[in-house]
Amino acid sequence: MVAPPDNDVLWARALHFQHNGSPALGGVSLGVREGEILAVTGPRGSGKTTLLQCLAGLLPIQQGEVWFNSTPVHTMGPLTRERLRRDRFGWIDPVPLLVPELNAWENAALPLMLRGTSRRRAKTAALEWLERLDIGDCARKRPCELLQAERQRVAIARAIASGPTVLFADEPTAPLYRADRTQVLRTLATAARSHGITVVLATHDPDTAALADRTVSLLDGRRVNNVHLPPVPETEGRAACSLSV
Ligand SMILES: Nc1ncnc2c1ncn2[C@@H]1O[C@H](COP(=O)(O)OP(=O)(O)OP(=O)(O)O)[C@@H](O)[C@H]1O
Repeated sequence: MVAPPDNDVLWARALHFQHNGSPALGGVSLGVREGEILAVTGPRGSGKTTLLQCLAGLLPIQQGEVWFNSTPVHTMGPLTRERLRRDRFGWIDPVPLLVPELNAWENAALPLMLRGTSRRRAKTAALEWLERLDIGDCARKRPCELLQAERQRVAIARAIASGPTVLFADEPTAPLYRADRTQVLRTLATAARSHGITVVLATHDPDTAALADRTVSLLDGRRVNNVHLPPVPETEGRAACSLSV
């Protein structure tokens, strides 16, 4: 087993994955550097979600290797992977999955409280992030009282309030109105950069990918070369790059 480079917070080698016999990843290798925002792009069904789920320890590794900070994830059992996800990773789904019985701030504070943070400190962090995402006035509302776009902002606040080492975001702005997407993504990117959070972002939207430092593109479960994204101002991230397979 070859250990990953020191400056990669996540590193995957020759990942293969099949869902009930149907192939989703066909030998993907990549490194994610500490603090970078990496976009994983590709058309529908190209394997983006499966790749993020393998990197985040949500799916067991069938073939290949995943390393987090020089620790092998591919040899971990389910409980160790669960602890890793709880303590070090954040996850944003394309559709907000909130606990219906809890209000917005309680939902956003949940991962911190699961880690043992006091209710008071967790509430302060949750409220701060709800404010930053412009839904501070929804803090006491239950999910059923919120619009889908507001629920997604709560889910984003929940993922980031716990200060994860790596934030996985699978089409995080899918339920948002187009006009809101840029603002929410900028908040997410600014927060990640100011807090040194590494972000792995799956998207098929070039505008979303343009906020990333680097892009990896998938097609039929494999990496492909030469992704060209539209130019954006330097302050918003670096837009285009060539890739090696
Ligand atoms: N639970 C599952 N059972 C069977 N096949 C699956 C399952 N999840 C994904 N697949 C298949 O694996 C392949 C990769 O899917 P995946 O969701 O990872 O791609 P994606 O790029 O994220 O697509 P999308 O943009 O539509 O979410 C597809 O062919 C998909 O149909």
